[in-house]
Amino acid sequence: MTETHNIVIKIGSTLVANSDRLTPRFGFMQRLLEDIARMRERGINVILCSSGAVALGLRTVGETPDSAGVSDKQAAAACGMPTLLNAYKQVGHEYDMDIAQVLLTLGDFEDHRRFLNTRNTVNRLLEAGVVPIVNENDSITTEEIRVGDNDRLAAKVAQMVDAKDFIILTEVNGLYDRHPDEPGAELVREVQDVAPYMEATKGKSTLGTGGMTTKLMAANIAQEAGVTTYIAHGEVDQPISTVIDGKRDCSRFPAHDAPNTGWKRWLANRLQMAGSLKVEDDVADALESGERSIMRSDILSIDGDFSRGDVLHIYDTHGTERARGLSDFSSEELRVLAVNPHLDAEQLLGYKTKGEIVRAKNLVFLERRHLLWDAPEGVDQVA
Ligand SMILES: Nc1ncnc2c1ncn2[C@@H]1O[C@H](COP(=O)(O)OP(=O)(O)O)[C@@H](O)[C@H]1O
Ligand SMILES: N[C@@H](CCC(=O)OP(=O)(O)O)C(=O)O
Repeated sequence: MTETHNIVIKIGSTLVANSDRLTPRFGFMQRLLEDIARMRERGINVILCSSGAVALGLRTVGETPDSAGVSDKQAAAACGMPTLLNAYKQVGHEYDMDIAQVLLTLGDFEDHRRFLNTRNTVNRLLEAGVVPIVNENDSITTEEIRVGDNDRLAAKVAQMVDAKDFIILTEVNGLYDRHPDEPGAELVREVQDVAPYMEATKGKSTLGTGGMTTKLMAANIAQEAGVTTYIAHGEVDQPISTVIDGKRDCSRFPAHDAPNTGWKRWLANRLQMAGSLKVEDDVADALESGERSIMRSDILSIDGDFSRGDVLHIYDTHGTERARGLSDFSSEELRVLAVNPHLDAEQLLGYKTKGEIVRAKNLVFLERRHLLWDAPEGVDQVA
């Protein structure tokens, strides 16, 4: 048996839901859970992130993938979620596997306290030998507070549990250099940098959300968190072990060097940012030491409405993002400090403060540009 580690598997809607009848695909689930059982025997913990709730609930609310609007899909998710989990539960019994449902949304990743709390829950489930099945809580999330697609959601889960590998199972063999239906399209087997491929990722399946675009965003999020990512076809025997053991064609996105603490990885890797600060170039350069805080006098401008504890972009005077950091002040307080540069901070704010706006321990210097993978246009809605 090898050393225990975590892997996160993301399952697309088309794999778990029959696209004509919108019913569970038990055959696929059987092959999947059988392989998960095999992984567990090898000492590997598996966290599943499964789509399919909307697709499996559409018929109940009298809709189809083409006719359904946002509120129909939210209602469909509420109907389809028990169907999805019940299907996994039934199949899980065959392999002596307990499953559990974890429903998340954007704030569970972007708020550090909730991030840690969710991680504790997932770790406790793994400790109990249970397979967590994660999905977004689609029925209750509004546009501003949802991740919007399970590709990026699963990537954040991979970051959360310090996964070694993250596998996105879908209905194509991986990333192609152009749409797979175009003549001459070729599979890209190794991808260090997703950016040059973003243009070649238009279109998705009938049941899917985000298509290859959000899969590449997800791959990048996971890479930046130090997790190796694979995109592979799900419709094969042993869909996971054949990827892990390098036994079939797929796209691999090797892990990048990531900050060495969970806290710094959390600061660096984000789906949403609350605002930004611009500082002098020499201040930005000095942040690399890891010992320099951003003081009140360093700030050239403030952008956005944010609260104490929100994470901000730190730009230099050329508009290059140089760091990310957690603000000890709200934007309102910072603006009060900025317009009264000669007045004492304590006097202005009415409480005792050293005037450190972003403390060194709450700053992460960006070695290279970290992309902000907010939902692309048209994806920021449920399913
Ligand atoms: N360059 C590309 N390489 C591979 N697939 C692509 C590409 N561009 C678009 N796609 C489409 O992405 C789809 C997979 O995404 P999606 O439908 O969201 O699946 P899932 O439901 O598994 O998340 C495929 O149907 C494929 O046609
Ligand atoms: N949360 C939604 C799925 C959203 C989603 O990303 O779908 P997919 O592109 O099929 O993985 C559901 O359970 O139906």
